[in-house]
Amino acid sequence: MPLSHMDNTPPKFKPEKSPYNHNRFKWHIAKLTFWSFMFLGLILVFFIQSPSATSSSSSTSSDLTRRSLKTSSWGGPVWEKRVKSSARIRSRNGFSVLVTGAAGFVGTHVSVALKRRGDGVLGLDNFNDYYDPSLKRSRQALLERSGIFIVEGDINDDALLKKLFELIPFTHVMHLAAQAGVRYAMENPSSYVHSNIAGFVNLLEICKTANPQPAIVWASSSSVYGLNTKSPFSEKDRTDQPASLYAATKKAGEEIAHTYNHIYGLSLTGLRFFTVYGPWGRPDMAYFFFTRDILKGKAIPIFEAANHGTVARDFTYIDDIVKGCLGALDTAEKSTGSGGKKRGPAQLRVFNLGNTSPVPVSDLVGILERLLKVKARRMVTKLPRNGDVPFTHANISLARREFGYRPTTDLQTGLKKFVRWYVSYYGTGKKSDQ
Ligand SMILES: O=C(O)[C@H]1O[C@H](OP(=O)(O)OP(=O)(O)OC[C@H]2O[C@@H](n3ccc(=O)[nH]c3=O)[C@H](O)[C@@H]2O)[C@H](O)[C@@H](O)[C@@H]1O
Repeated sequence: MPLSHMDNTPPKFKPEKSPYNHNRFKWHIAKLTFWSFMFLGLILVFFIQSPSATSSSSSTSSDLTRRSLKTSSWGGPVWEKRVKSSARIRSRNGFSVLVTGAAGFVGTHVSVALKRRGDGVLGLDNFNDYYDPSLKRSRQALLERSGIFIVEGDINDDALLKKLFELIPFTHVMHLAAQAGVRYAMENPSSYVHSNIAGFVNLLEICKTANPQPAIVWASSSSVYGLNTKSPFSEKDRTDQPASLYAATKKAGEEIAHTYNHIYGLSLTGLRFFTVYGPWGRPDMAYFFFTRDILKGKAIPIFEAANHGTVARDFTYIDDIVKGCLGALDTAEKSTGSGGKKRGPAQLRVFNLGNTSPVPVSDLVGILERLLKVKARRMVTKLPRNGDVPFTHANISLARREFGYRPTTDLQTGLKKFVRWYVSYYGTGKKSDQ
């Protein structure tokens, strides 16, 4: 119809009944159905391909829901290749070691030392933000350069742990993942229960059913001595008076270790570390943030005990701790169980790894002042009642006898190495560094 002959009244709606229109309607329905199926199919494919869904065939639906909330991703052929390559043993009689907390301070150093001597090393770390995660990422980059892959995940993720043990028959687990720090336990108590108790139990549950069962060496803490006043601290001394929740969770770990050793034949060695310090250290520790704050000209709180008593620590240098960890791994006997059942008695040990010479915190500050060539703004404060103990002092004769542990680095020498690293990593904060 030509445009000029149209009137302005709106056309009345008439149902269209022609066969042509009927076919068009059917065609639309078919198209709609087709695209709906395509859309649903895509969602299904995406779900099946997602790492959390492929990671374990035995996962329960609640596992899937829980893990799908996680941000870390794992699984797939490329990931598996990296896992296997990192864990490959390169020396005769070498170990294959799962290092939990590999992006942590001690974890990084131990991983490098193991790899260097030809052991297969696979890291596991959840990269949490208890302290600056960028430092953990830098440590990760360091490990990558040595051929060590860190799987990103939590020790509470049982499906992930199962998968790792399916891929690699680990001979050893070096368990260093933990919520560290004595004072932070008052701020965030549940994080200590989550990592140091629930996470440890989850790891042991997986280890007990693994075939072969690995031998486990793990980080306990000097803080388990708590209010003990007998000095130096010996492994035989009482450890039933923890002064912080942190210490209580580490002590709980020692009791849990006893149970898994007793019921399942897992070989377990706990190492009581004494205030470990050194390059790539933890920014929440006093020697580390004192260095930062002295350089910034910020006042530093130096704790003193009752009646102006000295607060002292048996500061232990990281290289000595690494030697202790390797000694413990090398003398760890095999676990005796299989298929989740104990087949005979297994080794259960606890060792102090300290330096055997406590240093007052005020002396630590003096050393830092000399190394940094900056006078500290000291602010002497009463020891807060939040878990700190006045002193620690290790008796290390047991570790010396068992695996020749002999610390060789005094605080002055160790702090010199730490300060050199600190300045190269962060600069001094002076204008010339910026
Ligand atoms: O040996 C251990 O088992 C523990 O060692 C350290 O705990 P801590 O010895 O308290 O280490 P720092 O927090 O670095 O404190 C070192 C010393 O400095 C003192 N301090 C700390 C903080 C502060 O502001 N001022 C201060 O004088 C503390 O009282 C302590 O005597 C670690 O943080 C724990 O994770 C570890 O388990």
